[in-house]
Amino acid sequence: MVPAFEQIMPPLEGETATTTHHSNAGNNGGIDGNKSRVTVVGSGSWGSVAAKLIASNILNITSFHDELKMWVFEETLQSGEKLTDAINRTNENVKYLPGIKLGNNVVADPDLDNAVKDANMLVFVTPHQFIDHICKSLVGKLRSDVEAISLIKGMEVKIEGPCLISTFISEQLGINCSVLMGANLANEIAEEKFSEATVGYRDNREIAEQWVQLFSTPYFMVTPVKDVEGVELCGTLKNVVAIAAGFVDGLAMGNNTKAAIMRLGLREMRDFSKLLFSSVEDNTFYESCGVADVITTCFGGRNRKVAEAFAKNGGKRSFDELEVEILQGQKLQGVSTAREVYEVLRHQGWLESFPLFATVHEICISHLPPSAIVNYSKRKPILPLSEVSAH
Ligand SMILES: NC(=O)C1=CN([C@@H]2O[C@H](COP(=O)(O)OP(=O)(O)OC[C@H]3O[C@@H](n4cnc5c(N)ncnc54)[C@H](O)[C@@H]3O)[C@@H](O)[C@H]2O)C=CC1
Ligand SMILES: O=C(CO)COP(=O)(O)O
Repeated sequence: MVPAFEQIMPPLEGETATTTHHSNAGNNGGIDGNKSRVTVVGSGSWGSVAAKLIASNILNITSFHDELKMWVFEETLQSGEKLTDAINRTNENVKYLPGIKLGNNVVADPDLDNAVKDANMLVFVTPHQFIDHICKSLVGKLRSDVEAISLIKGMEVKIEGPCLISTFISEQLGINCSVLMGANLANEIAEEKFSEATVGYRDNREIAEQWVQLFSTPYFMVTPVKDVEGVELCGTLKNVVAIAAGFVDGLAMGNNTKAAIMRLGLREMRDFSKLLFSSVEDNTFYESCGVADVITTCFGGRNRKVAEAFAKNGGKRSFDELEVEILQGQKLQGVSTAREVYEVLRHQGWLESFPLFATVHEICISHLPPSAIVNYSKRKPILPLSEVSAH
């Protein structure tokens, strides 16, 4: 096992966060044939911030082309203008991240094939429910030397069992895929408030360091960790814990209860991850992707906010309805992840060992009232991991 201090690489010097934007994007295509090109697939709030971070860095890395392409799921704004046109005209994502300049070297493109065709560094950052369709339409369209990273928090459940989004991308497209997860509320990083993140990688440290270099700024400190499954499962599962925290807030149960729910949730995150992948490291849960993301999402995230409204309404208004009303086009991941986790638990016979995860799903589908979030008397207490057998 690699000791924690050896896994941590300090933020790289010289990669400055900049709000000074060059205007030469795309002008040097002829002499830049061998330069790396980055495309961000997705343009929600986090996708737009990811584009801003990378766009500021590639201007200062000579091996990268200045231009960053960002694929936009096209929509027409209330004004009648296309979102892509509005982004390219104002240099802001006026719908998902208004008021934040992305960098003049960011070019929004609604044509997925065109956006990815020259890229050798691909950043996937869409809500997880759309990745299946996106991957299918990208088959055979990518360069042969593409490296990918997924910022997507969620999972796919296939007949064969659970599938991490990075694995799904790798399998569908035949490419290597790292992950970046962390305590990363997009709106705070957009305002350049200091945050940390974790890059999870499988074998190739050099690639991990390249991703660290592309994302790191003085206000965004990125640490590589050789535990891709652990890092990704942290980012995925904490959204279920955030739903639970939202129920607690909606019922005004107080801070001690919320702390208890967060602790139970973190423990179930660890036990579930280690049952699925024995390689998952305990230390990963102490990185930004683990405990820090649980904390920030349980206090400031969208999953918490919508779950709070659900509980306040006594479960009488559906999550779908509240999502549309509260998030205005942004997407929740926790409710569908709770369902996906539940399917795995039921299939594996692990339901009794994960009372928090199971209860969250049963509340979301109105089998239980929100107050059940603290009522585990009908379930067995959590078994120590050693007593839960992998099937
Ligand atoms: N927003 C945040 O603070 C953070 C989000 N994430 C993760 O990043 C991922 C992306 O989320 P956000 O950028 O927040 O998105 P968002 O929730 O802000 O926006 C929704 C996005 O989905 C797109 N969309 C809608 N219908 C679509 C379709 N049929 N096909 C493809 N795209 C469609 C919209 O155009 C928009 O870009 C999620 O997995 C989320 O968990 C991770 C860290 C922080
Ligand atoms: O993942 C996030 C912060 O790290 C964002 O969480 P929400 O989707 O709940 O806002």
